[in-house]
Amino acid sequence: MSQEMSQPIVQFQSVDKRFGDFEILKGFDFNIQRGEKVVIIGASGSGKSTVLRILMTLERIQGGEVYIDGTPLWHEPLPGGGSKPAGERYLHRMRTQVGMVFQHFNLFPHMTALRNVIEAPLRVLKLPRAEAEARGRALLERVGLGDKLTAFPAQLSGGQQQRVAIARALAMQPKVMLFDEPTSALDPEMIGEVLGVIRELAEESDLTMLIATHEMRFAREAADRVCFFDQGRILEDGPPSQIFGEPREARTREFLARVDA
Ligand SMILES: Nc1ncnc2c1ncn2[C@@H]1O[C@H](COP(=O)(O)OP(=O)(O)OP(=O)(O)O)[C@@H](O)[C@H]1O
Repeated sequence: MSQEMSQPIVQFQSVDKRFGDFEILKGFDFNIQRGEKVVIIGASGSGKSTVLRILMTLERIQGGEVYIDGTPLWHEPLPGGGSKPAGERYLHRMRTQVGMVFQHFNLFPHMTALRNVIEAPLRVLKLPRAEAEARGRALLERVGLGDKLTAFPAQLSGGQQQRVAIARALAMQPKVMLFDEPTSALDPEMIGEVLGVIRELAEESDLTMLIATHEMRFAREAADRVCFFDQGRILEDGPPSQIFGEPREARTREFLARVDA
């Protein structure tokens, strides 16, 4: 394997993250390989969202560095060598390489489904309109919404809105897709359709995906690797068959028993 191929697409290197006096991440290391589908599980407050939010540049870090495809996120390289703390424009550029699907879909209410999906490709990537529309149509079809191109968010169910949000994130052709509890704001009957779309993406695409969820069955079925978070650390990390079938750590076993997995 060449050097480039073996370089992780996402790399947390000795990251420290504090909220005031509370240090949730301390010397945190975490690598994701290109194309890997990683699901993170763990109790509420264990740091799952924090890790995703750092990658999305919604949270700053106090120490260490995060690399996306080998490029530092928080230290902006200077042309003559060296680096400075990342500025807003640099962060914006880095952010466009990361797709994020949140718990709440946050679609633009005054835009149709198609317009929601193509807005960023038009404005940020400056794609020609015809190309952006073709991409948007194809993606909405892919998430099962080919017949809802002109619907407004208020005319769509929560599950449909979340599927538009997935298409919207994919439209930027990100290097990594992040999902932060993508079904926890949905009514129970809509969870399956959204998890189904994400599982299909995991099975059929070479996208790199990082998904925080409380849906253990989904984790079993969709993940290449499951990471159990405990108090800001990855306590245990392995294929779903190992984490669910033969968890090594007592705290993993307790967590899985508690969530009935
Ligand atoms: N803005 C903030 N200010 C202070 N503390 C915070 C902030 N954001 C997160 N925390 C704390 O950091 C810890 C990790 O939170 P995080 O949201 O990453 O957990 P989580 O594993 O995603 O939980 P959940 O499953 O409930 O989303 C928690 O103790 C939380 O209270």
